[in-house]
Amino acid sequence: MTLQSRLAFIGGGNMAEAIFGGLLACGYPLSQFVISEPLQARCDYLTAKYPGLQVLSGPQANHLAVNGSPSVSRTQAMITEGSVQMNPTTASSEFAPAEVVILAVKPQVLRSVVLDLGNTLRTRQPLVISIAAGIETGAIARFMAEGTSLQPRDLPPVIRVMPNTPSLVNEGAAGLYATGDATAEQRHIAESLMAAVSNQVSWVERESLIDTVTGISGSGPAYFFLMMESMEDAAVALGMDRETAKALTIQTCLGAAKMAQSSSDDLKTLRVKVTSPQGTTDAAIKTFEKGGLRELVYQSVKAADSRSKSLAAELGGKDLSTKL
Ligand SMILES: O=C(O)[C@@H]1CCC=N1
Repeated sequence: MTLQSRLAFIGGGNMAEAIFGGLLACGYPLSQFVISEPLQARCDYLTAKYPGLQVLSGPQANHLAVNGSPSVSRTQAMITEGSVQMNPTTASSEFAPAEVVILAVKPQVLRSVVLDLGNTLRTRQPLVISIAAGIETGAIARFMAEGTSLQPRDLPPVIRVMPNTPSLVNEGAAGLYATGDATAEQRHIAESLMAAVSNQVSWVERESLIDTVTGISGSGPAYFFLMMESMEDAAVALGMDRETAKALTIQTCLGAAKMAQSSSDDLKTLRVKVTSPQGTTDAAIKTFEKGGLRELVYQSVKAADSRSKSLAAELGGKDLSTKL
């Protein structure tokens, strides 16, 4: 990614912080970011943690983040009128229009955010990257064009990405999908953003597979937390103290993941190698199999994948132009 690109984050929550935090750690300069965040407490947190970061709040903050700062006097006037609040440590600084806009908001508010920003995005034509679950690229384009007769080719390209929360510790796994009009440079920018906080970055060819990415790696950390909770509880029920049970469980999970990552064996072979015939692991695995663990996992991942699709339908986030 060129270090000249200016990035505007619409939404300054955990995922946004993971991404820009990762980019900062890679040497991307703080001055290249602007964050628009509606919650004052979150703005205060970001401002305190990243001195000098441009954090905007207020009704015009999203537009300002994309458009760049107007002249200082106009900015001051907007501040005085209460239409935008800027990070007081940088309130007088100038910042250029964004070349990349990262929509880092919940799917429930994505539509209203993009409808509001439509004219600004159409005028500025930044690369638009969405991290919202479910909402399809065609729907985001539709929101951008609402009220106009513009065609998709007149709109900025949209790239959908699905990061996951281990990005917060630079161990993310992310999936990406780009529409055909995205250039190689734009794909490279999106990939670099994800790679800054992810060890695994995978492009998918069909947009529906982003729902499957959501079902496996987007939601997946919670599946492993549930498994770890269950193992910890089981050991406690058998008489172990919780602290020891937790520590052994977490290290076992980490060790298994590292083995799986570094070994040339496939996952089944790794499992079989732990499992002595008629031994302790065999007893546990047979119990899992008897309980239908594989089918349960399949149904669970499928439920997340389906929920990603139904979320889009509920929130007006389906692409209506290309599908029956
Ligand atoms: O649960 C969710 O809806 C989001 C998407 C992936 C992870 N969290």
